[in-house]
Amino acid sequence: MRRLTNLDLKSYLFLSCAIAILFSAVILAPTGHHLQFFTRPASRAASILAHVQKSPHYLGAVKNTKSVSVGRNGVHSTSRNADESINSLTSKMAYEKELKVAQLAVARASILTKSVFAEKAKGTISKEDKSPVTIGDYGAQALIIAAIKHNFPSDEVVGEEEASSLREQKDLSSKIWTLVKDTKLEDAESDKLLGGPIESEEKMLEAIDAGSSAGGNKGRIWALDPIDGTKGFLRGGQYAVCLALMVDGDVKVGVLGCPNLPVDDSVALTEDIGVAASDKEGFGVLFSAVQGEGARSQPLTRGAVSEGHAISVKKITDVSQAVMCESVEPGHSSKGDNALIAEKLGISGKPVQMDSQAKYGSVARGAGDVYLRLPVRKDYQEKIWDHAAGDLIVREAGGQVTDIHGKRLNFSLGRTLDENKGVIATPANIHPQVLKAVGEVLTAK
Ligand SMILES: Nc1ncnc2c1ncn2[C@@H]1O[C@H](COP(=O)(O)O)[C@@H](OP(=O)(O)O)[C@H]1O
Ligand SMILES: [Mg+2]
Repeated sequence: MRRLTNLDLKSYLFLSCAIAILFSAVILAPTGHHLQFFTRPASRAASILAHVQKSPHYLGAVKNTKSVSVGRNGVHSTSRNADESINSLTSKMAYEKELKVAQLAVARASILTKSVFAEKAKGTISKEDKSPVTIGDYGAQALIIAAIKHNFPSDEVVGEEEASSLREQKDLSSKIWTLVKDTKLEDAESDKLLGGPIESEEKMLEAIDAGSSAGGNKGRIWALDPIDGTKGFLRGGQYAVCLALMVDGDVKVGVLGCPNLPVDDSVALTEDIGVAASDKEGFGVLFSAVQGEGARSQPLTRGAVSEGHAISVKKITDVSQAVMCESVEPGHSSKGDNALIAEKLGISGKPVQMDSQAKYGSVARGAGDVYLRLPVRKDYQEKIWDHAAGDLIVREAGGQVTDIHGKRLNFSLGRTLDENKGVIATPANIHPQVLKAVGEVLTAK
């Protein structure tokens, strides 16, 4: 009787396996997924599975995706090979919600900053008045942190601003509150995903103060710069709303809202970059990237976000043709060194000056090519929120980003990039050449 049961069990197992194989061959054949899985080296498949299962958002199933990808090497592909496909699927699955929340939160905050920017442009707020930055910064930080905390309550945030001084300036606080409570996405579903409006002025102050994480190499931490390029914002130029998610110190998701850049990725950078006018498509551009997924762009709008489209750095065969970009502020990056480096590389075109991480976005979409940030002050430590999103977006678009010594930016050390000096962001293939020129110029000093 006992032997008979074991036999039955074996037959049952054999039959189940046969049905599973048959199912895989017949049902999955058209998608090609089973082939990808079986042809993949076992170790790679195991590491992918481990990666997925480690994710706190592991759902236990793989979804299909139809995006066009740009791999780390900058190669475009409309039909991905097996490795790209599985990488893409696992990352997308792991950070799909984080990406959506980040994109929508940045878009909502961009609406707020753009309205302050427009008031300033109309002359309602004077040029000398520093308050537009303050209002925009605090308001954008409150909206973004509230959205993060609504969706991921135990995540930490490293935000540039804190509300202590605001609590003493009641007038300013209530001005910001007026703006914050009236800013929402026009797509009700999207606004609801962000948790809807903040309940009260006090909750707004609490949200701002929730950006006080010390950063580090453990857990899920968001790096937020609500208005990067403060000076650009004030002078009516470029600025960016920047948000990145780090997991154990590694940047996984990066989003940049650039409300004053042209929507069209193919518009080349020129010296008088100016401010792109809003049109029916949108009011600027929203860049985003997920590690291993490539980088994408789409118009910044007041509604829902879309999948956007893949972007990539420009293919440069002759470095002398590269377009350089640098900070407007002379104190942020050494223009003299940049000029010497350009000369060494044979670049005769003038560098395009623009504020904020809009420079990273421009390199990522091939509008600019070489972003140099050579330190002016030896003691200055770059802040993680000034680089985390841009670094990922450029690398995912086929670029390389290092400091002036060729080291990758290390976001795991706290609120600042303690181990790095300066930044070099370029298409990956010309990075060694640019790094060499930087080294020669700096050692000759
Ligand atoms: N001496 C310095 N060297 C490099 N960066 C500096 C700096 N002083 C300030 N910054 C940073 O430069 C950022 C702007 O970068 P850019 O020059 O590319 O526009 C500022 O961000 P905020 O504008 O958010 O304060 C600020 O954090
Ligand atoms: Mg900044």
